[in-house]
Amino acid sequence: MDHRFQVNLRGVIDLLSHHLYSSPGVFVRELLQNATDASRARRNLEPAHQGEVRVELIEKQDGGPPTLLFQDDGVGLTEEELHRFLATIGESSKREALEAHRGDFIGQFGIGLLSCFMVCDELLVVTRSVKAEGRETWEWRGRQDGTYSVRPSEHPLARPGTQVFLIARPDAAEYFTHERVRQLALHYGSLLPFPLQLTAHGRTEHLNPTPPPWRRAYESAAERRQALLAHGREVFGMDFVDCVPLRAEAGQVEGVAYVLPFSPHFQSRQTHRVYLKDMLLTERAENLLPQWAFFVRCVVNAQGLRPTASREAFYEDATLASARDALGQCLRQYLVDLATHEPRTLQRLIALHGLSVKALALDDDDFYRLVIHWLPFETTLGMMTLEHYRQGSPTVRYVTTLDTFRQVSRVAAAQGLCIINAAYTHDAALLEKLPRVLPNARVEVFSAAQLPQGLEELTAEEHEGVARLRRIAEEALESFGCEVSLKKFLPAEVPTLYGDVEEGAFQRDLERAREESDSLYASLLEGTQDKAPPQERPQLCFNLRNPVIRRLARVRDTAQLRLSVEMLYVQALLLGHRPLNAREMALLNRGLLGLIESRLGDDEDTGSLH
Ligand SMILES: Nc1ncnc2c1ncn2[C@@H]1O[C@H](COP(=O)(O)OP(=O)(O)OP(=O)(O)O)[C@@H](O)[C@H]1O
Repeated sequence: MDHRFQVNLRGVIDLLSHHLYSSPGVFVRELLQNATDASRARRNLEPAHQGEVRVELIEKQDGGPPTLLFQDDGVGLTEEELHRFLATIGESSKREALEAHRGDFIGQFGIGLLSCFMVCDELLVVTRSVKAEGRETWEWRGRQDGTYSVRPSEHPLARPGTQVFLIARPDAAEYFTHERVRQLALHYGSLLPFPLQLTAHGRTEHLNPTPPPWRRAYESAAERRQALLAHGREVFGMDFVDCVPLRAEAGQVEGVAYVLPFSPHFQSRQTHRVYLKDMLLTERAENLLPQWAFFVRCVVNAQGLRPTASREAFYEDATLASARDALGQCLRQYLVDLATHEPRTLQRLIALHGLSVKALALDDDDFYRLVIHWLPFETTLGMMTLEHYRQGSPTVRYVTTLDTFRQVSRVAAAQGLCIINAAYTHDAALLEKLPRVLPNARVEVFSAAQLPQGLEELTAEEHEGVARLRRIAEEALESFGCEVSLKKFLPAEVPTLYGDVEEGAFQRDLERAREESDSLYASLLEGTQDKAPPQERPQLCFNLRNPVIRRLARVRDTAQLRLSVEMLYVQALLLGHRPLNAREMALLNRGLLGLIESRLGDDEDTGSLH
């Protein structure tokens, strides 16, 4: 024999309140939404129907708990519908209407009404259907324990519509004050297309007298911009740099994007205030814009996107994906218009939001062509735009790691050589793309090994003077696989320059890993090493303009000279942020101890340690 599942209503309410809804205050959203859905349903039957929603706070004189009344003049419910839709969890009249008018309604899951039980133990619904004959009015009383009753009302309603009464539960009294109800009703319902009235303490207030700011008419573009920016300040509590109108056919989205006045972290995702069919869905929507567009926050209303059951995000589907693309296009067009008509404003925007602009340029060739010249890069000669760079040097040279940049920057700068530090997010990929988009452009990855070639050669006489230094340095560094050269370069304070191609750095890492690993792993690394032999050997270039190097060339003591060379080698590695292998560490230790020893000399106390 088959049995039916029993549903424990308390358990379901607990589930909703703790896991689906962000706060008990969402009952206001659910009731406003039901009221507007009912008005929309009536308008489908009677196109001239205006519709209105009234909320009233009824405070008892005898000190009893306050009551909230939500009242609409929508389609109402028949007795049969009360049993079917109000008393069956998961049943929704709006799902049936899916085919014809699905798009008109916000609700669809048939659970919204349950949210009321977060703030009251009993719900009273008094309703008269447009389909009812005469003034037939029904009362439905639903309780948190899962029981309900239906009976004809002794106070028939004068016109079709629905009244929902909630009597405050003591622990939820905070939701039954004038201030709180007003704040929640404004929060969720200020854009509703039906008049929303709030009555409390004998006074009635119209909460939504004006349409959303992007739908209002303005005298001029400047006035419109001011009004939109003022709205952004009100919603997000900050002064934005600019505002961009948004519109997408897919999902029927419209609204405004606000340009942030600060640079957000490039991985941050901005949260947006999102309305669905004019009702606030969430203030924390994340999935509305393409990833690169993290320089704006938006306020939008969507008529045709699907909410999730919590109604606090959009359901990820093809319509949302198309809407996201279209909104991305609006922002792109904004940047293109700035590039064409207001380049200075674009430059200011790039200074603030360069990362967003760079990310878009990477994805979009036309946009790339338009903005690449204005994008700023760090170079050995300071920050400059690519246009500025290319005026000075037709070939764009860049390094891809910060270590290489540190290694070459002082020497290259002293020689007037401009090299871009493309270690930052997107920079290397953007430069790599340059010749593909602008066929006459030349780009080149610069390696530190190239630097000594551009340095000044020694005279024949100088060559002779440094022959001994060269020989001893070659002997000392041979076993480290490092070549030696002697040149003259600026700045004179830099004694040496360590240069290796990128594979050289890789090779060094391999060697170090091999030393530190067990034999099995070492044989694997051996294989890797065979496959990637270095193109060029690293090189230590001594600077003969440096006073210490000049003195070194005159040192007679071979051991002292060798120790100095070894120390300069280790120093160059450390400055280039190259990890030292075990032998190099030993060199460093030996050198340091030797140095301490030589400085101590004979100046020793012959006391207690002997
Ligand atoms: N004010 C109202 N006027 C007319 N019918 C109503 C009203 N409030 C609720 N109903 C009926 O009760 C049903 C259940 O409402 P409920 O809020 O639980 O779910 P829903 O709005 O259908 O979907 P969702 O869970 O997505 O909100 C509705 O589908 C509708 O038929």
